[in-house]
Amino acid sequence: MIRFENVGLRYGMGPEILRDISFQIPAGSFQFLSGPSGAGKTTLLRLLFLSLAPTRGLITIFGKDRALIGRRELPHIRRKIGVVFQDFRLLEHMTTYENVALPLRVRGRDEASYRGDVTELLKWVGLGERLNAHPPVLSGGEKQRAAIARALIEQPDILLADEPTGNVDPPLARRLLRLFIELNRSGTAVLIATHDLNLMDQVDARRLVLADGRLTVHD
Ligand SMILES: Nc1ncnc2c1ncn2[C@@H]1O[C@H](COP(=O)(O)OP(=O)(O)OP(=O)(O)O)[C@@H](O)[C@H]1O
Repeated sequence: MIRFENVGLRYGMGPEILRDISFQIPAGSFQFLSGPSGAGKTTLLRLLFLSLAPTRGLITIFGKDRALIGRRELPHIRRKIGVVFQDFRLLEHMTTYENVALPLRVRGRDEASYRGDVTELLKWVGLGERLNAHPPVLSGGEKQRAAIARALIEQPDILLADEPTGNVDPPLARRLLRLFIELNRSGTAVLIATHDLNLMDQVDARRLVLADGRLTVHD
């Protein structure tokens, strides 16, 4: 679904952060992305989510050359890619329910048409009792799960998660991993950026490892 061929990226006139990156996200795959802090994991996720353009190389996304995707088409393609950001990006003045429903509301959907889906998804991530809470009173793990629910509400083909277990204890990390596995079994491709070796050891999945700007693939 997404393919990188010899992709390079530099910020402004700075050094090349990513060099000759080639890999794919096949439909229905489950992969980890790891590498030391500062290696460029978040930058790679931003390329995948089309919030950055490569400075060289080719990115093909759902069969289209990324360089030929116009501004008007971007939101349509992004909708197929759910992202859980490291800092969650929840809106504090909205409840958990409203945060998760926001992408649908923005598209002009009528609340009656999605209320049941949002509630069900929040129950699935274990936040059935926290629908009306605002982010400032949620724990780190609850915010993480709200962010996961928001990333999934439009049923994306791919879920990208940046350090989803970075701020949670080991039992919750295992629970989140189970959610990702369940999601993957239902057909969604999952890519998790993480430092957490313990987490990676729990799943027999391909590992993409970034170091010194280059990516190696370990099957
Ligand atoms: N907007 C930016 N402008 C300039 N340099 C940037 C920008 N964003 C990131 N960088 C640099 O790019 C490099 C890779 O950063 P990135 O955040 O992608 O790494 P990371 O592997 O996700 O790190 P961590 O695991 O600590 O989150 C770092 O040297 C960082 O300073």
